[in-house]
Amino acid sequence: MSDKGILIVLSGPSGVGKGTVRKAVFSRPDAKFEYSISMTTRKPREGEVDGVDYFFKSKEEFEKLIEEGKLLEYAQYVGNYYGTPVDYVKETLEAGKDVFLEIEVQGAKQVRDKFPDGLFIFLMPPSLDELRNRIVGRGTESVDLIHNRMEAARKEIELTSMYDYIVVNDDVERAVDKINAIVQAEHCRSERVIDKYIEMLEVK
Ligand SMILES: Nc1nc2c(ncn2[C@@H]2O[C@H](COP(=O)(O)OP(=O)(O)O)[C@@H](O)[C@H]2O)c(=O)[nH]1
Ligand SMILES: Nc1ncnc2c1ncn2[C@@H]1O[C@H](COP(=O)(O)OP(=O)(O)O)[C@@H](O)[C@H]1O
Repeated sequence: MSDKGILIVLSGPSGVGKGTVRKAVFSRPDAKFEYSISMTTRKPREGEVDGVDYFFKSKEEFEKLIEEGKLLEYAQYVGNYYGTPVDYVKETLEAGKDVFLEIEVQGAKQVRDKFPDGLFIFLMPPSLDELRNRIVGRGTESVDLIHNRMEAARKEIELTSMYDYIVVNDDVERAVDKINAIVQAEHCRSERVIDKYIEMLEVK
C-alpha cells in the first residue's frame, strides 16, 4: 500500500459552493483529510481567525513568499492574493495523510502541473441560472461583478477536461457524499495498482 497521502483539489466557478461544501466535508465527524489553510492578503471578515480560516498577510509579506518559492500555487482574485503553502502540503503528504485544497481555478491549473497525480474535483452548478441565484443570494457582489462572474464561469465550465471528476453541487450533503466516495475509490485504486505490482515481482 502507498504510504503517501493523496492531494485532493476541489475547485470550480465562483459562487458554486466550494467554501460551503468544504466546510461540510470537515464538519463530518469521520473527516479524514487535512485542510491546507491558505495565505491571503484579503482582510479578515467578522469572526475569522488568523491561522484557522486563513493566514492573513500584507501584500509585501505575500510577495516575499512568492519570491522565496514558499507557495505551491497562487492567484489573484478580486484584487487580493490567495496561495497554498508548499511546505505544509509536502510534509503532510509525506506523513501519509490526505491533504484537501479548496482553491479557485487558476490555482488548480498550477497544482495540476506540479502534482499531476493529485485528485482534481470540479464542483459544477446544477445550471447557470442556479449559479447566478447563488451569487446574487450571497449578496457580496455588485450587478457589474455578477455579470463578470457569469462570463468567467461559462469559460471555466468549458475547461473541465483537466479534472478527474465533476461533482454537481445540487445538494451540499450529497456533494460531500460524492467527494468522500471518490477519495475512497482513489485509495482502493492505488492499492490495487501496487498489489498488482508486488504480485508481478513475486512471480518472477
Ligand atoms: N488559488 C487559490 N485560491 C484560493 C485559495 N484559498 C482560497 N481560494 C479561493 O479564493 C476565492 C475567494 O475566497 P474568499 O475570499 O474566502 O471568499 P468566498 O468567495 O466567500 O469563498 C474562493 O474561490 C476560494 O476557493 C488558495 O490558496 N489559492
Ligand atoms: N448546494 C447548494 N444549494 C443551495 N445553495 C448553495 C449550495 N451550496 C452553496 N450554496 C450557497 O451559494 C452561495 C455561494 O457559496 P460559496 O460557498 O460562497 O461559493 P464559492 O466558495 O464557490 O464562491 C452561498 O450563499 C451558499 O450558501
